[in-house]
Amino acid sequence: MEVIILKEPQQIAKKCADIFQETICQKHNAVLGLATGSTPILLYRELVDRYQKQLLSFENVVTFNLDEYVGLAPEHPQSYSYFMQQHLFKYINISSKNTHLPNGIAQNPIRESREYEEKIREYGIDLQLLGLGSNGHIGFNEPTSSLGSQTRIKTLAQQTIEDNSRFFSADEFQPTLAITMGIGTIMFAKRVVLLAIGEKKARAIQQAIEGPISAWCPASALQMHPHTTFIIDEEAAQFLQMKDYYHWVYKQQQQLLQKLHNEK
Ligand SMILES: N[C@@H]1[C@@H](O)[C@H](O)[C@@H](COP(=O)(O)O)O[C@@H]1O
Repeated sequence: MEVIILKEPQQIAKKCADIFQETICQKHNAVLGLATGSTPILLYRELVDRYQKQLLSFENVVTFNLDEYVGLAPEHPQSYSYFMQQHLFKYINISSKNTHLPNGIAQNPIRESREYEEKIREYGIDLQLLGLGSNGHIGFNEPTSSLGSQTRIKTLAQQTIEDNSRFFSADEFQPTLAITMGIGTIMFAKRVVLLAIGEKKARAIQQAIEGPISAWCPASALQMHPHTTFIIDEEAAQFLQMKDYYHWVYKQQQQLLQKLHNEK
């Protein structure tokens, strides 16, 4: 498990974009797992920028999003499908047939969840992006979610409904159910990158990285993942007991990479 603590959200976006670029350039048909929420917005801007500078092409890229609200159609402004269009897809050369999100208005959401899971297992995700709920959730896997869970319908925790209420106006319907990849689905990805910014995430970050592996903090399951990178800011890192060590390890790695680069 790698923990990278950076000062500015912009640095976090760039560091994460480097990992995306590496994945996309290394594999012809890279499969990306994408996330929503406010945290990845700067990353998406950075990816669009790199696409416009012709450093990146999404022509052969396939994407799967983590989750979608039950009851919201793709064209609903609060749906995650709409979010992805507005923040990424409409600016890059990705084919709509290659972008996948659960259908929030599927007639049979149970079947929809099962088929979504099957498709993910068939493709295999090369790089999964995650944000973090203030209660430690990933996707919409709320505390007490099974650590082996697959894509299914979840009821949102009160904390999550409150946290996300800022995106909805007072008289607007705010869903309390979502279709989300499970924790087991996320763990199936070859590589995972989790981003967290701000003090609101500090407790959850400490639990996820240094706490016991527990369904009380779904993100703590990542301690079992063979290739996970946390990229977080100083505020989110404030309760980490091993913070100085993580800084030191990262510095050593950077120096080693620089040395290898110079020797090329
Ligand atoms: N389902 C999403 C999560 O995938 C996301 O990580 C979380 C945090 O959002 P934000 O980045 O806005 O704090 O919000 C939602 O609950």
